[in-house]
Amino acid sequence: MRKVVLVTGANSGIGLALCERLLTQDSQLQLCLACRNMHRAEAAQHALLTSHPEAEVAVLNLDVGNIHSVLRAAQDVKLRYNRLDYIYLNAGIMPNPQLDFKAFFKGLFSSNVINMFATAEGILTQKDNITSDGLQEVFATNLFGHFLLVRELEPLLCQPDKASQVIWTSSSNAHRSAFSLEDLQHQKGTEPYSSSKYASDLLSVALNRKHNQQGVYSSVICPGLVMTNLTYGILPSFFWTLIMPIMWLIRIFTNTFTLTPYNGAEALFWLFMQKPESLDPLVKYHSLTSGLGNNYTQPHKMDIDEDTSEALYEKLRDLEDKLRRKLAEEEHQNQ
Ligand SMILES: NC(=O)C1=CN([C@@H]2O[C@H](COP(=O)(O)OP(=O)(O)OC[C@H]3O[C@@H](n4cnc5c(N)ncnc54)[C@H](OP(=O)(O)O)[C@@H]3O)[C@@H](O)[C@H]2O)C=CC1
Ligand SMILES: CC(C)CCC[C@@H](C)[C@H]1CC[C@H]2C3=C(CC[C@]12C)[C@@]1(C)CCC(=O)[C@@H](C)[C@@H]1CC3
Repeated sequence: MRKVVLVTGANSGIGLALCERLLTQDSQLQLCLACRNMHRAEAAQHALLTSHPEAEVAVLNLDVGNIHSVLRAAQDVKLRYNRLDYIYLNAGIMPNPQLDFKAFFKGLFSSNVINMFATAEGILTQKDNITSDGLQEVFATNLFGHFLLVRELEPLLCQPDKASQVIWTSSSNAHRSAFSLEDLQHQKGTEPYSSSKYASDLLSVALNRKHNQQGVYSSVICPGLVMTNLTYGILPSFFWTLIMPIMWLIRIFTNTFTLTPYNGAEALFWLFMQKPESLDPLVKYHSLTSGLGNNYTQPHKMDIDEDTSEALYEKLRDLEDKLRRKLAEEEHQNQ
């Protein structure tokens, strides 16, 4: 039977590289590119079909940061497919990133330098926006929209005869210290990206507890530091051009500098080939590239408390109910 794979944020960077790798591995896939910008989605579809003319590649309009769009897209998926084997929750944003140069240079001469290059801990902040649904944009995009999508697609994921995989593109920038159950959307802090990624790690653990018995397995990965639109947004482009040779030099000694989207997609691709029952729900799978350029995947235990993951799940369910009620009232008023 042909596998059905849906990838969010598939039109660029790691998502697009993953699609290319999946089709190279299995040209019989039914691949669905879920993107907010149809122009870019069609360009990605065209590129994939040029290298894999026999493949089935569809596009789906999905803005994960917009509740209406998520509900509409999920409805569309249910009409098109009768099951889902893999759902890659990859779309993500880091708006208005600010690099703290003082902390960066201090870190360069500290014993924490390797950790700093691998996780950007303590050197990166963002300024968040509010969505039309009234949510914090990073939370809505990186976490909540994906949560709602999984909830809506449960009937396709929970199939009696075959296990399915939910795979989150998380980050080693996910820090427990940036996350708080009392400020789920990270309205008060300056590290919404880190908070949203830590929340996706927690949510993955909760999804496993809820759905393993129904054959749904959730995992999280970190792609390492990859040069994509997301990272290019952190510093001015001339700066990146200047430091690129240094980045490739650092790559020789730092396996977390995967740098290319192809390398960054390694753990996502590796998970595609694993038996989901054999995966550890409490580890994050890291894409790594050796000094000689060889890619591999390594599991790292996550800093997760299972009660917090349950509490997060319940809070997201409450928020979902609240937003659904609001939508129903708005529809009622418009009639
Ligand atoms: N690059 C890196 O070093 C790292 C990246 N990651 C994660 O990897 C994932 C992919 O990012 P990356 O490839 O680096 O960056 P890109 O910016 O290249 O890709 C992000 C993708 O997400 C899409 N996207 C953003 N917002 C939405 C939305 N509201 N609805 C639908 N799609 C959306 C983008 O679409 P559009 O083109 O329309 O903007 C784009 O296709 C992200 O989750 C990121 O956090 C994690 C660790 C490191
Ligand atoms: C001279 C240098 C090589 C200067 C580079 C400094 C910084 C711009 C990078 C150092 C660590 C990087 C990093 C990320 C972004 C760019 C840096 C801060 C990420 C936060 C990108 C997104 C992620 O999810 C993380 C895994 C990355 C961690 C490391």
